[in-house]
Amino acid sequence: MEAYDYIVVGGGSSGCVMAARLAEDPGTRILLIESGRRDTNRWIHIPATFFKVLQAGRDVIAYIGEPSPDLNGRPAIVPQGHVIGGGSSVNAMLYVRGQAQDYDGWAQSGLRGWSYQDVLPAFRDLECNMVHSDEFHGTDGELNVSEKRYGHPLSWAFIRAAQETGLPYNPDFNGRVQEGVGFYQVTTKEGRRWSAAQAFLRKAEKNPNLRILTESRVARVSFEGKRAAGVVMEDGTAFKCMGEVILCAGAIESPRLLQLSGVGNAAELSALGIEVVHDLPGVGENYQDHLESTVQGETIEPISIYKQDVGIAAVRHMLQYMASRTGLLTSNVVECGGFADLSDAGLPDIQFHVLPFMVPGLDRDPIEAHGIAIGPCFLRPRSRGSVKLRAADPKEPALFDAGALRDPYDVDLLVRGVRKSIEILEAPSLAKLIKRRHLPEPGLENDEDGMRSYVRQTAKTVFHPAGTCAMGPDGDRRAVLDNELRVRGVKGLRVCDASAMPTLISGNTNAPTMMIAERASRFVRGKESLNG
Ligand SMILES: Cc1cc2nc3c(=O)[nH]c(=O)nc-3n(C[C@H](O)[C@H](O)[C@H](O)COP(=O)(O)OP(=O)(O)OC[C@H]3O[C@@H](n4cnc5c(N)ncnc54)[C@H](O)[C@@H]3O)c2cc1C
Repeated sequence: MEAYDYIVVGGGSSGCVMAARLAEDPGTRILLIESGRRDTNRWIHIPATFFKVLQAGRDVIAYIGEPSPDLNGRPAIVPQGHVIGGGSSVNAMLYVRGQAQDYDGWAQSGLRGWSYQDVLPAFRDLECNMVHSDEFHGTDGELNVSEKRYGHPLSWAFIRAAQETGLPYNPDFNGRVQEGVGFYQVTTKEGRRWSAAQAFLRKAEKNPNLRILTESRVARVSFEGKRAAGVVMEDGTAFKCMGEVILCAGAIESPRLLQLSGVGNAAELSALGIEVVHDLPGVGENYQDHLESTVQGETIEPISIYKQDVGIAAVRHMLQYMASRTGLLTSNVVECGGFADLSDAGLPDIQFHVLPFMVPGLDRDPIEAHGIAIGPCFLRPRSRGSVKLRAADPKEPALFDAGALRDPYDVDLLVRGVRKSIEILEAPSLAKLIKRRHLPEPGLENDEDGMRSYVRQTAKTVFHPAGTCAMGPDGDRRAVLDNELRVRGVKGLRVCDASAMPTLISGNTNAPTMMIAERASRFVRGKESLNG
């Protein structure tokens, strides 16, 4: 049986950072296992074409829940990256860290070493910001963070219109203040996507001590007593691990793997015939995600990006891109947005993602007209879901309950977000471009129950599942991981991806997940310790 010092399961945002850092130590042998394929699909690397990657579906997996009354009978659909680079190869490239108070909240709940002051150095070390250089931003890291190369006229109009409703302009959502509207900074470099694979793996894979397996799916972690001893693949192949197995399979797959390996709620595992290695009831609980509703307006003129990906227009954009790495194809499409405090919480509680076209939902038909979509999304959901097993067979999909909109607080907050988005659509800078409001139906804002129903009918993920293997202090029954991301109750096993977040951060999750992996790599390598 092949043996390695470290086995990293999942080559996504966190797995690429982890594997690359471990490979910096020449004496160690590392195996990185990714179930998706290599990132050879060229549409991955051109920023604006990530929609094609999502539509084609080969490099993503969609997790589908049961039809839920909280979504007016619809199932939650949550696509995730399934390719080297994971989410960072298919995402919208927004570089957002959340609020300092998110991390301070983790520390205040007893999670020592995770306040904003504690995590800021890792964010800075990873970052190579092309514009900002100050106490919040780094300029020497591998992760390129750029300003937009292209700004769509509808994005500019949104930014002006939002200011007309009283929201301030903010040139840096990751600086001292998050509130306000503007263009997002993006993880791109010279007009190309700068995924975790590009930023970290390309260089690391030249090291002979790192082996990368793709299109290979781990079925479970193997144990010798309570120590992780390796992994077993779905085809039965086994790899031995002398040091640590590190799960970076994402917030849906990491808790599934733990349970398949006998770590989870003992009663539930026994009922499925799985031998229990350690009773850890929090595994797969605490699922959280950001959801958005939508406000869409049809434009008077044909100015949106509708149909720009077909025919002569598509050829023109591709030629410009190939010749000069400029133009529409360098756009991350979700170019602008911002953060607003809509319930006088003292901090933003709603984020806007704005697209210069009318977006169909994941479960709706395309809209055949030009327009703009404003997506308000809540930042700190109160609803919780879970990821459990249907069966002991690793080929069976997880029993996935997104818990979406289960807590009415989340619905009411989204209603506020929709109202604010309507106000922005009707502010002068946008109003003069809009022929009619497409969604929600004009007049619905006068019907509070109608608005709640609209939110339940349209809410969709913004692809940020987290929390299912949460870090937490000693004595916290739901804590799966300690503050150095070790799985409680066993040895030689960590989870270092988005599932480790105790609560979702108030923003997009790619950079925070990479920060978690960066810190975890330091704990694994003995370069930093939080526990004396
Ligand atoms: C469509 C989309 C748009 C998004 N937009 C943004 C954005 O603009 N900005 C932002 O900050 N965040 C965004 N996100 C979220 C962000 O990308 C994720 O939070 C982040 O990538 C999560 O990283 P991770 O390492 O936890 O998991 P992933 O990056 O999902 O990595 C997990 C990897 O593990 C692999 N894997 C799973 N199970 C197994 C197994 N059994 N064996 C082997 N390999 C396995 C998967 O194939 C995957 O590659 C978006 C996500 C998506 C999907």
